[in-house]
Amino acid sequence: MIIPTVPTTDELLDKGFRRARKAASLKRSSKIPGQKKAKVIESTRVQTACQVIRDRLKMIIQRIPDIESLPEFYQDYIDVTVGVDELKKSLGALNWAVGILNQLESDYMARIKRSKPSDASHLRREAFGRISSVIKRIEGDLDFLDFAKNKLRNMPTVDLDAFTVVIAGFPNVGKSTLLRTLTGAEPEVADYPFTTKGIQIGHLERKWKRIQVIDTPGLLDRPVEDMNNIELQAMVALENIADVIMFIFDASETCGYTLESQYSLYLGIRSVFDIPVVTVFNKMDLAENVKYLEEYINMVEDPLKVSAFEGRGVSKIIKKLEGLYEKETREAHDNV
Ligand SMILES: Nc1nc2c(ncn2[C@@H]2O[C@H](COP(=O)(O)OP(=O)(O)OP(=O)(O)O)[C@@H](O)[C@H]2O)c(=O)[nH]1
Repeated sequence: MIIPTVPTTDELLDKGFRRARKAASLKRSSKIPGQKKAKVIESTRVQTACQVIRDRLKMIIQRIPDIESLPEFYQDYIDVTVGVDELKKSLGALNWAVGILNQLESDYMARIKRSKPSDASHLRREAFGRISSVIKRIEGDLDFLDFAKNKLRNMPTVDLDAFTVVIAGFPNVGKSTLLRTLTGAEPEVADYPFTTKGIQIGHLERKWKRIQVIDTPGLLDRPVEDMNNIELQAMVALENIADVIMFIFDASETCGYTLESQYSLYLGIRSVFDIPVVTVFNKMDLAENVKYLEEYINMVEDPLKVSAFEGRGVSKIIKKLEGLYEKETREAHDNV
């Protein structure tokens, strides 16, 4: 999501007051009779300052999309990353300021019009003081929107209609190697909450089929019971877009995790996600002498043995994913 540049309160006031002074100096050189001139100059300054500041705030409000109309994945993403309620509250505060600036403008324009010419400049100063205090009241909200802008700048562009595979497994089991081998290209990297390296997105194109593969280093790579609520929420956002989970075991245990702990993570992931799980035993090229490997392989449904490194067994994964894609497409058509 693109949030436009958010000015600080000082920048906003500076811009408004400076433009107001320029607009007024045009009036100064005009042929308005002397007595009236002071009033015209001061009311122009009030009007221009209010308009410039208000327009800037309105532009920010209008450019931020209506959060409720965004797909669920993005709503969840925004909620986990910056907080939907906080975002709405800040936008509400900007709206409030726009309303007050409207009132101040008409109020002070009317007062200057009725005033003696010698009082006009005093009234204008009073108006500027009130404009400043309104803007200072929304300082925290402008700061928050600036923070949100930076946080949401590299929001992942996920294809919400594509058949989507989300990869899970402990660190170093070969998830990103497999993603690259499957999709044959460098994945796109985007920010994602709780992932220091961001998520990686690749696409597998096969005739009419477009399969999106997402790796989430740092999220689906540790026991679910260790996650706090907000991390679970980040995971749920992924579940919204996932059609299949691909769980990767490191058969060689060279990742530093035993098969026993990998199996327990596998069970945890299975219990959280209510979608098909494709189970892959990777690094088979290094796994000749690993104890109990066959036992673990036999404990999962339809295990696929591969070596992402050598590209061995990868075609079996593609076939399996295509099969699930076709099944899902058939079921979707049956439901029409
Ligand atoms: N021998 C062998 N090495 C592999 C295989 N797959 C991955 N590796 C190596 O294992 C190491 C970890 O691989 P990655 O693909 O970075 O693992 P990852 O699961 O994405 O790791 P994180 O990004 O930390 O979650 C790298 O040095 C890879 O070259 C394989 O099938 N065989």
